Amino acid sequence: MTPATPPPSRDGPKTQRGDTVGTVNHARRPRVGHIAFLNCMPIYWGLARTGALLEFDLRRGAPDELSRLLVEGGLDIGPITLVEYLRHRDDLLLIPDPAVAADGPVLSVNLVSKTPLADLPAEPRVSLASFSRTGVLLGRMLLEERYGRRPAYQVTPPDPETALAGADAAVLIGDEALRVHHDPRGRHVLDLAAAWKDWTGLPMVFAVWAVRRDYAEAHPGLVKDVHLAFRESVRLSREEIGAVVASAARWEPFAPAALAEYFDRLQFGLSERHLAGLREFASRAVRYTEVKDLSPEGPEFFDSEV
Ligand SMILES: C=C(O[C@@H]1C=C(C(=O)O)C=C[C@H]1O)C(=O)O
Repeated sequence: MTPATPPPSRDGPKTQRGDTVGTVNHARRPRVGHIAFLNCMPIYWGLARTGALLEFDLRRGAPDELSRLLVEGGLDIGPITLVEYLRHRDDLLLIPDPAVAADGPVLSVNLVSKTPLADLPAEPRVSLASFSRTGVLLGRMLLEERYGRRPAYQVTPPDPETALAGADAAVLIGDEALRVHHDPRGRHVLDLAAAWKDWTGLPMVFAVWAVRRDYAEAHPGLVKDVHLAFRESVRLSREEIGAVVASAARWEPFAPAALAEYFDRLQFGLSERHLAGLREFASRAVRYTEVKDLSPEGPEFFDSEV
């Protein structure tokens, strides 16, 4: 007599020893970008502190690469340089925070030149750091509209030596630009966020966090969790800024006081004034590149209240 097949278990298949294997969990972590620049350290530091980091599939990269991945669907949520957000906003929703912004000097988005700005020729050769989309467009606006130059541009690797080798000036961003700010070696440094503030009276927003619309529709709860985890992370980093500075100073070529000043200059949220700066930038950017102007009510946000 053959033994009767046991009825299927409600808890999933049994092994020969009789223990439950369980149902396979097909959920996948949200794929979240992380700009590999010092300016993002306070945004991500608290995620490690609270453990939220383990809930994300985190991808580190340069800002141009992460922006491209988010637009193409290789990431679900993450930082995107403002210009690329403006180009692709039909496919994206803005997360209210974090952001990378400054109301005045930012220290790390600079026009670096061999002569003082006033001595730049009428048609200077200007290098644009390959990583950057927003800083380099800001540099172009200022050079052309505020300082009356007609530059010839070339895109170059983002380090100052290469960028300045065959050029009168270069727009640099991130850690390389911060390094030049602290150690100019005879070069002249114009802080482009400070120049934007002098020009428009407004803060400058360099990067925003956005979620793909299709992902937000399918997983609103996860997006809310990610948003709130970032918010808590920035709050913790501000509260424990001494520890953030100490941990950055272990590995980075900057003194603790320089790091503290940098993290203090950087702003990680979008107030009404930041949104006014963002709209102002968008309305000027249409003259240079394929972006859509924002309506007075724009940008369109992901709603974390639901
Ligand atoms: C303030 C900065 O903002 C960055 C500037 C970017 C750009 O120019 O495209 C992109 C991401 C931001 O993190 C910086 O890198 O120094």
